[in-house]
Amino acid sequence: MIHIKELHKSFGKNKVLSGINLDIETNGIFAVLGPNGSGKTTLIKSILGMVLPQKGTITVNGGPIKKNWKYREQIDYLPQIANFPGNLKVRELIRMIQDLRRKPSEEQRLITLFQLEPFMDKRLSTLSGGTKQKVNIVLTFMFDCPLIVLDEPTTGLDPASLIHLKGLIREEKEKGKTILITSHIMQFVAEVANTIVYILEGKIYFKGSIPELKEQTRQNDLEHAIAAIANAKNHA
Ligand SMILES: Nc1ncnc2c1ncn2[C@@H]1O[C@H](COP(=O)(O)OP(=O)(O)OP(=O)(O)O)[C@@H](O)[C@H]1O
Repeated sequence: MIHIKELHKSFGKNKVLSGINLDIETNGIFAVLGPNGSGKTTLIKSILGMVLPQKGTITVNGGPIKKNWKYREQIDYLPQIANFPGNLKVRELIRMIQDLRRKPSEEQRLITLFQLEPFMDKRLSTLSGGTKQKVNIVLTFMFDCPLIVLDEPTTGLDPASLIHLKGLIREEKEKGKTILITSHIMQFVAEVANTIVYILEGKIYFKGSIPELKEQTRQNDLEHAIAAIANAKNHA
């Protein structure tokens, strides 16, 4: 589904991605992990065409993404920070995104699932962080795209909403979709991800299953496996 070859991205003198090679196969839940500032969001935004790399190629569904915006219609994206105008009401925002994307959408089930009815006529600026995140999750999952990209989807969610989010992610995977997730919450990653992609020093340091990562690092759980990589690098 996604093929990335020799991707390089710097911001001024800051080399963030320095030769990323990565294949994301169709149907699976891929967790993109790495230390703070390692380039996870930069990689995701490169796939979405929101960051322009200096070198390298990205193909999505067989076609190069350069100068081709059409592929983005096939992607549902939850950004790490969504900045919508604060004076918009939740109902207005949902309608605005529907108008922009001009695709069939199934928002009512999600509004009910996340108990957002009481907030539909509230302005975004008056909502709590967690409620805003639930609205963003509705905006992401209300369409039916084959590729879903979630940047830190658990931010601010209470336990009940987190359970609903995990259920949604698994449902979408069952439909044969490809889901790319970044998260620092290892328990969440361990519960949902099939494949771990770990970025370190601008390159893909590891790609494989959680059992493979645990075996490679000789650790019993994902959190310690990830910490072991960081420690090994710090002492190298
Ligand atoms: N638009 C930009 N202009 C300049 N520097 C940027 C820009 N976007 C990202 N960076 C820098 O690129 C590096 C990687 O940032 P990125 O947000 O991709 O990391 P991340 O792995 O997603 O981090 P985190 O885990 O903290 O969310 C950081 O040093 C960041 O400061």
